[in-house]
Amino acid sequence: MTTPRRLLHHRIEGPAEAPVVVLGPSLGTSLHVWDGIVPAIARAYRLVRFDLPGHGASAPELVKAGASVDDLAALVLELADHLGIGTFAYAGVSLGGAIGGHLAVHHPQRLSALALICSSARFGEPEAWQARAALVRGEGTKQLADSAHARWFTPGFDGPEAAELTADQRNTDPAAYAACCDALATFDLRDQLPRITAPTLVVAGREDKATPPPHARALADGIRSATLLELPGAAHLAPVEQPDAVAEAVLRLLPPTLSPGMRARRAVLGDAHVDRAIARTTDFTVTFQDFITRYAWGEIWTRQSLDRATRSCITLTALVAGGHHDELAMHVRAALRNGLTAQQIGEVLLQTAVYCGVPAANSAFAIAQQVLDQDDSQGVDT
Ligand SMILES: O=C(O)CCC(=O)CC(=O)O
Repeated sequence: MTTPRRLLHHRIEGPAEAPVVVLGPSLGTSLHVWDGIVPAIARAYRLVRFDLPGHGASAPELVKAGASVDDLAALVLELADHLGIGTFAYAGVSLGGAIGGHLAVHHPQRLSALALICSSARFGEPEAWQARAALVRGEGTKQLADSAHARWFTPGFDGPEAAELTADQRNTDPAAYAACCDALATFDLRDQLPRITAPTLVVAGREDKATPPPHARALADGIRSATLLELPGAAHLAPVEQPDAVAEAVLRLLPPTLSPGMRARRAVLGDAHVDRAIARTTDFTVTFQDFITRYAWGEIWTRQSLDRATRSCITLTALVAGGHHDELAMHVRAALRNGLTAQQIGEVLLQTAVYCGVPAANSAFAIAQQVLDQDDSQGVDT
């Protein structure tokens, strides 16, 4: 999928119905800064990771000289709005974290949780960022790329990730990189930290020279809802050097999710139906409810090789063949939710007349007609 130019370039991973976590990268890197922690988190959460303007594959024109963190946060909100995401958890490294802190202060209703990783409420004196912006505007990013390893990683760290991220720094658009330095120069969230109410995780790399641990302690001291994790064996890009520890801490922060089976069951049968089924559960039926959620929905309906509309065609046929009329009605509703039209459902039932017998199909048409009549008057979600 090509991202329209006005949006930040992004990548989406994880189950469609899962709660969303937006991941913001650091200055000079790309969305690959998250590669090490994505597999663990994308099992249960929908991840949206983006590139900063002029970094990775995001257009440099998205940011102008003199930009602020407010401008960058607006781009993130624009992306979330475009993707139809209302509330989301947010994790950011360094400048990516500054964007998260800004969102937590100014748009608290959008954030369910916040992870500030190797970040700060104020990234040192503005003059240093102004000087770096001037250097890059004049000479490009070569000098910064040459020193990137020493700024980002502990001396012994030599994985391929380090080379790839250093290449990201080299390929960053100089004007956009300098504009991001402008944003860091004016960023100061220190007085506003008490306004952050989202549950917050602050992570420090013990050997981080860019945002050393006292920056993380200041964040954790200023944010009432914060917990602090200081990681040995990590410098500025802790998610790259210590991906397991960072992933584990982020997972502890995130709101609990539904199991994959319950997510699929709710997506196909609808919340109202599943809520009713749960409310009717007794000590006698609880093991069966658990079994179908884990087995039918968690093991089969979640498989990727067939889409849900195709699975609905198969299920309808099987229910007609078995004469399971209550389940058939339920699965006609599910088929509509899975995107089959009334006409396509009619085609499936017509074919069952050949393979399951005309009387079975006759009953099925009557049952489906009742559901379609209700659906016309009540809508598919009722
Ligand atoms: O590349 C660096 O020197 C670190 C810059 C910084 O602290 C801001 C960031 O990484 O986003």
